[in-house]
Amino acid sequence: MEWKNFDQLESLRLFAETKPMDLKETLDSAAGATRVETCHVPMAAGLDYNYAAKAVDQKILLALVKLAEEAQLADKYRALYNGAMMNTGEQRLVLHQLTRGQLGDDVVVDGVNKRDFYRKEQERIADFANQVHRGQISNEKGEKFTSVVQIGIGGSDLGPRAMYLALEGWAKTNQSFQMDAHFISNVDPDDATAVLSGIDVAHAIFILVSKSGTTLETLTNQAFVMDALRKEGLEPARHMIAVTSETSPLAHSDDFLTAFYMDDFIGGRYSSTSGVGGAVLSLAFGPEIFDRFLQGAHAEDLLAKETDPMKNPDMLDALIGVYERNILGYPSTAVLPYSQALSRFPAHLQQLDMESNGKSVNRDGQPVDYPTGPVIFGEPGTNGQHSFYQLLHQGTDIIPLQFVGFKRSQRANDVTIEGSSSQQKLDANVAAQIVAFACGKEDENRNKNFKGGRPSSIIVGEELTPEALGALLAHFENKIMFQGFVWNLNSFDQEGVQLGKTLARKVLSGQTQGVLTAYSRLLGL
Ligand SMILES: O=P(O)(O)OC[C@H]1O[C@H](O)[C@H](O)[C@@H](O)[C@@H]1O
Repeated sequence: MEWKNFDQLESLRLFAETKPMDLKETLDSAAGATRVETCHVPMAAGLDYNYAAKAVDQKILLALVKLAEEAQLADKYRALYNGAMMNTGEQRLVLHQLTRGQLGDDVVVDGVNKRDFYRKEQERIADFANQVHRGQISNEKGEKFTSVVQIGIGGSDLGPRAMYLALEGWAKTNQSFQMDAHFISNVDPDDATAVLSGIDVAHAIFILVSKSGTTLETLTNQAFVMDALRKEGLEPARHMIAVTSETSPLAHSDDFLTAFYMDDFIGGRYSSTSGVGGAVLSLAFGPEIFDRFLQGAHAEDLLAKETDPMKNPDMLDALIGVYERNILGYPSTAVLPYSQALSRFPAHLQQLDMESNGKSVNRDGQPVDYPTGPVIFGEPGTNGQHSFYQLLHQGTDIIPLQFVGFKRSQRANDVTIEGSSSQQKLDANVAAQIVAFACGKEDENRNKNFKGGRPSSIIVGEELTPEALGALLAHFENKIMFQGFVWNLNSFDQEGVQLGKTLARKVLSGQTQGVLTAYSRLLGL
């Protein structure tokens, strides 16, 4: 396998020979409707990736296929799931796909089969969740726990929180809902206070989630919650479990009822399908629902093995993103789910993408001289339409858009007003936006003129089920991985978050000087 910097790839010259596709002209022509029917790739769990409104024609796609071949994307994915050392910065394997299924060879580390290890932890969590639901594990008074609170930050919060919100309505409608989940992440005392004051603490079970077991915010919130429990006359160790890596300081501690384990081969932002997401989702919805979510993710991982990018939705999405970032020079990407259940999905993707590919050195630590990961932001539609879409439609930057939409809502409750249901209104807006962005509208009044030519793709599904959510999550994880391969990055470390942490520790221990002292004073420290 060869690791070349992006600017060393010979197939890049193919793009010099292609001229950009005129998106507005193409979609406005007779070919437009045909593109919508033909420019799509099936994903897992009934989802479908449609790229009709991307500015890519046959020639550009052919160049992207060559780029994928030269960058050996399929080979690199195979190497990753077969246990190659892909996290070069930290010298670690990258095994999050193994938390949801076996994709290739057995991966054995220090005599432990890693798939067996992840599955065993999932089974332990399932067993624990079932016992909580049956009341066999209860509070000091022998009463059932009725809510669960996850304490964690970053990857130990965003993914699990986004997944919980994504399935809460579905579970309530499908008689799978077991208990409410809440999340404490920020070290701001108002976060923990607000959550604790909104729940019945005596019947709450807390999950302390920290892969490293050293994160300041999480340990502070642990102490905050333990204090609150004691003040209620409750024994913290009867109310708290941990999810952490076996080597962390939290492992094998008496502070917890029990602990579930992951390891260093699961990156925090890739950990939703490990115990990090598994504990809270199994408690909230039951282990069977979590298992269905894993099956959806695994099915998408299998599709990502396809070597032809035109049949591989994750790879194709990645390649079109590279084309937009590096050839067309677009700096950011908006993620726009038309689904209230996906309200925190853009926030999760922000960490997933920006922490993975926001790098300026390659996987060997050498500086790179080309743009890498874009800025990611987003909000669910239609809310975003009444907020930042102005800039998306008429601003000076072109921002590629990633829509997600479903034909059916999750909660079987809708009302027809003026001839259409709310779900129909929601979906009508997605269709309208895609065309408005791509085709625009001429107006003599320049203030009302829409230039068009603003590219988007859409992932469409029947309904946001556990399987569909798993597939959606894995799609983006795999897309980001493939982009990291193209840019020759290590997408699995995050050294960029360290400096701020070190300086904050200095401030708290009074070891500041110069401008850091000045800013500390400004904040009243
Ligand atoms: O799970 P933990 O070890 O507590 O880490 C929580 C988070 O904090 C770190 O600073 C990283 O930026 C994240 O990638 C990580 O997910």
